[in-house]
Amino acid sequence: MSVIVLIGAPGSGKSTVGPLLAERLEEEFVDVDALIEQVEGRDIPEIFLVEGEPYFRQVERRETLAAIECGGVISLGGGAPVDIEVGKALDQVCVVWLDVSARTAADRVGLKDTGRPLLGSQVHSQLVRLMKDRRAVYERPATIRVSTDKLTPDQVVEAIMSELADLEGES
Ligand SMILES: Nc1ncnc2c1ncn2[C@@H]1O[C@H](COP(=O)(O)OP(=O)(O)OP(=O)(O)O)[C@@H](O)[C@H]1O
Ligand SMILES: O=C(O)C1=C[C@@H](O)[C@@H](O)[C@H](O)C1
Ligand SMILES: [Mg+2]
Repeated sequence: MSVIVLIGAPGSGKSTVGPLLAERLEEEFVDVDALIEQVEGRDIPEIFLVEGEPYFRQVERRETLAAIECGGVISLGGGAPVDIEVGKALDQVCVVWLDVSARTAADRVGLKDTGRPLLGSQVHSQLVRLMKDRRAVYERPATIRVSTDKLTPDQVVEAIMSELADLEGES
């Protein structure tokens, strides 16, 4: 089984593109945000609210490392690659960075977001700040980068498949 990890900012399309890519590759799919909600029995906003961000990050690290160990196509939470241990694990696998502008990401997640505690109600300005802070964190481990602003989810999958074929050809 191969391991392909999707990373990128909130609204970059990790949860949307992941299952489509897994289907094309005939691999299992895991969305780590969904996995955390399943393991915790509550949604992410509630975990942030009740337990705080450090607790969420601890659970996120554990579940992310376990998912990468299991393999398949894995969509990470937007902040997961910031963690040092996760960053080291990403160096060992194929990482696809879904790049997106703050404008497009804000349009995608909606002006008033409900399910993304870090964005609050100032979605666009928070995304600008977050992307500035994290750009290097996404760029560093990326094997493949796809600019998703002008692509539909299916076109993003095609772009990834084409890059994977190029990499296969090189090896
Ligand atoms: N390439 C795309 N073109 C247009 N809309 C898209 C595209 N990718 C995703 N979307 C839409 O944008 C919204 C956010 O996408 P998604 O939930 O997949 O992002 P995410 O990267 O998983 O975000 P998060 O880190 O918050 O989980 C969804 O409504 C989805 O349908
Ligand atoms: O960008 C982030 O830090 C986050 C993104 C989401 O995927 C969730 O993992 C959570 O809301 C935190
Ligand atoms: Mg998601």
